[in-house]
Amino acid sequence: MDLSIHSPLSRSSPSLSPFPFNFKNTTLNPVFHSSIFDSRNLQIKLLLSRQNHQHIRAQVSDQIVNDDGFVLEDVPHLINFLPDLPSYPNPLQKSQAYAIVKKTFVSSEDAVAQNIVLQKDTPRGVHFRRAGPREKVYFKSDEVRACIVTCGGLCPGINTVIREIVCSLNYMYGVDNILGIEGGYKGFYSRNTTTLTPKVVNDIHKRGGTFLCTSRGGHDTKKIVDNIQDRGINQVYIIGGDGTQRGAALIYKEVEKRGLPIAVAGIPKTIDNDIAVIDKSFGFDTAVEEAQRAINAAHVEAESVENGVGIVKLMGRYSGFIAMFATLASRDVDCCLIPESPFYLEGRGGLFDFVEQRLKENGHLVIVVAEGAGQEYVAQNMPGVDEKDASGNKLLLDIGLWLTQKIKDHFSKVHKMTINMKYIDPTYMIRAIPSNASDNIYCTLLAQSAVHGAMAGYTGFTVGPVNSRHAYIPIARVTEATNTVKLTDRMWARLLASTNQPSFNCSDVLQNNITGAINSMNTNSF
Ligand SMILES: Nc1ncnc2c1ncn2[C@@H]1O[C@H](COP(=O)(O)OP(=O)(O)O)[C@@H](O)[C@H]1O
Ligand SMILES: O=P(O)(O)OC[C@H]1O[C@](O)(COP(=O)(O)O)[C@@H](O)[C@@H]1O
Ligand SMILES: [Mg+2]
Repeated sequence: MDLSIHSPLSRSSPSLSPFPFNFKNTTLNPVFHSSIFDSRNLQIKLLLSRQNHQHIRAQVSDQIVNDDGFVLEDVPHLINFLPDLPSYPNPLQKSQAYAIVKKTFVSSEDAVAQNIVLQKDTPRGVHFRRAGPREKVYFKSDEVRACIVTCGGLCPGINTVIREIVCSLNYMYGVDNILGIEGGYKGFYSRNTTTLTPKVVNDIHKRGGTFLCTSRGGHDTKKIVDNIQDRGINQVYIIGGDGTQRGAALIYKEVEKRGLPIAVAGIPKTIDNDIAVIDKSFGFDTAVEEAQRAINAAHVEAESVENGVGIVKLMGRYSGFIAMFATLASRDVDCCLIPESPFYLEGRGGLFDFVEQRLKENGHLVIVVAEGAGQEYVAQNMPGVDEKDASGNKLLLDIGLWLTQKIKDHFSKVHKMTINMKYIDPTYMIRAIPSNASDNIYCTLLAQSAVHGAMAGYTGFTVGPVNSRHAYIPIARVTEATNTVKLTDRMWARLLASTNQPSFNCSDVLQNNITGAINSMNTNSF
């Protein structure tokens, strides 16, 4: 029996008795103690805590009670609010493609662990429902009217996701009624739609951008759901970043409030890799690869002249993942600056010191800077500039230009030295390209998982890999936090070890201040 029915709503139905069920060969005998029902997203948290080696008690709680806690953070299902919705055998049962697969359907008991590094006695922790085809579907193929929309900034692979949603719906589930909503959320009510068939989308994965066009701003939940209803749409596939997923959660809530049999599926998209919970966002690898070309160019330019400094600005509003991974991949980068790691210019351990030292040692250096780094410095030079885009995202000031000027000024004034500065800003070039092979495969899996989830009646979910296994994740889990580079994690340490750049940490600042104070004391004492 499918775990989707284990919601506080469905538990009131006598026909739905979810337990006991088998979980990895262990018989579970859960008892519900209390429930926490997140009204924002119908998120159900089942805490199953093992009482002894055989018997497991289940609690609905957001607190882990004992050392063996197993938490399933479930996604909503249409029958949570439409308990009489009929189900049908999954047409994949007859699919030639799946004919020899050992286990065509994902078991309702399969869960994906959020934390896979555990100690012997630590709780088993949060799990998500494993993505994939289910034995039963809640839509008849010829009754499906699906739509796809893409919102927010571009990202390599969007077209692959669109293509694969269309092809999966059509080839696996026999759906041939699929609409493309043009121009993002506002397209629902202000633009035309386009009919999507496997033939129409056949070649689009070879192109960058989005076949459906995109936009920022213009999210109007009521108008969007009115439009969905008017068009008779019953599956909505929403491709976009954190802002888009917030919008998707509101659409799902409105659909639920109106009691409509409409599945809302989110596919997370962002070049910045700033979406929480999932391993990595699609297009990220492609962007990092493309960034190598800019870094190579900066390196070649810088090493070919006297006192050459190459600066490359890469995307990354609040998260420096692109800069960090591009630096680690390149090995030509001397210093990587990201929003998460504040830096300073002057004094011991500062950037100027480091530039001077590398120029002495090598005659050139390359700096990679994420666009969101050092914004507070640039803002000091441009007071009052506080612009936002149509979605409400802060518009960033140009840290790259600011940095080039500061370095040139410093070396000309303090060292009477001319810096040969080469500034490269490949911002849009790294995201306006088609996805590479591995991102293409990743996008294909995301699209297929989303289609299986929607057909199985799940709704208000986001799909994505968690520890390499695709899972259905409650939307709130991916929007409540931003994925950022953790300076205390090993990856940042690996970068520091590879570039040997200053860590700009507090002890450096402290040391810097102490040295300054001692110097001034010494000066004063003489
Ligand atoms: N909190 C929110 N609630 C509803 N819609 C939102 C919210 N934040 C952003 N959106 C909508 O989502 C779309 C994309 O958001 P944006 O922040 O530009 O990109 P991304 O989804 O890539 O983060 C826009 O149409 C915007 O209006
Ligand atoms: O200029 P645009 O198209 O608004 O996008 C710029 C922003 O989009 C991004 O590429 C990605 O942001 P989103 O994921 O919110 O779309 C940021 O790195 C960048 O700051
Ligand atoms: Mg965003």
